[in-house]
Amino acid sequence: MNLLKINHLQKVFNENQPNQVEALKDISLNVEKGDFIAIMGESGAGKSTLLNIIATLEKATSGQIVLNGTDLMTLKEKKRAQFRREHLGFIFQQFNLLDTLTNKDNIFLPLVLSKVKYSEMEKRITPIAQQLGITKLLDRYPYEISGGQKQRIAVARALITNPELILADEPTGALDSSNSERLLRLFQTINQNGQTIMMVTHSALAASYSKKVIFIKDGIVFHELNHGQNSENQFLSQISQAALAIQEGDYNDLH
Ligand SMILES: Nc1ncnc2c1ncn2[C@@H]1O[C@H](COP(=O)(O)OP(=O)(O)OP(=O)(O)O)[C@@H](O)[C@H]1O
Repeated sequence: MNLLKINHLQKVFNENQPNQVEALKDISLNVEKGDFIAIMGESGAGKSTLLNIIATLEKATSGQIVLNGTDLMTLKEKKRAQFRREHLGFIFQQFNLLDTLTNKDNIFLPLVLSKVKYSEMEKRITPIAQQLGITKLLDRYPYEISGGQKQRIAVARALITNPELILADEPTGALDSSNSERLLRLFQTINQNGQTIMMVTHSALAASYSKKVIFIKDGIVFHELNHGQNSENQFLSQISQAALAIQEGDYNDLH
């Protein structure tokens, strides 16, 4: 089932000014429910711009973007925050937890903003905390736990609203290799349970945990790789080779 449809998306910053930048030229993309997509590309390729448009934090200049029937191009300013809270989950490189709230209250925050009853919040958090191994951390504060633990709290905060789509921007960027692996395995489990995930990453290793890798270059979808029947090692080697070929402008091996 199609979840997100992007057609000929273009984003121009500072239009008609001397410092005009065409961050996205022409992006078309279909995301199916249950996908786990990694978005790769060199610095400045347009990855964050694409993620921010899907997140309704930026508006595209032209094109079409529809998430589960909602046309994001016509979504009114006032409705955007609510839409974001109810339909999307976010995971960031720097966790973005509030140190003044306990971990549990950080996780509850999107539900508090949506005025969900406390009893419902408690009901929802129990299985999520168990799955993520954070039950014992809930009454502590973010400054009292490690980076890997903070990111699992952030995953719980993203999951608690049952979002249609999770958007993760460099989620392993601040983690060491063992915490990165643990997080990416969690992403796989969550994805196997039906959660759709889009993840921007610079890391070929992180991308190899996904089902599909999309390479963005110069504002277009330049190349795609599917995990398919490949082992994780085979997929990792394909991703690394493609990333290198794109970086070096050597496209003969790509198609
Ligand atoms: N608010 C903005 N105003 C003007 N130009 C911008 C703005 N945001 C991004 N850009 C430009 O758009 C292009 C794409 O940027 P974007 O941040 O999407 O790239 P990226 O692929 O996420 O890069 P990185 O991997 O370094 O985060 C770049 O040339 C960037 O300088």
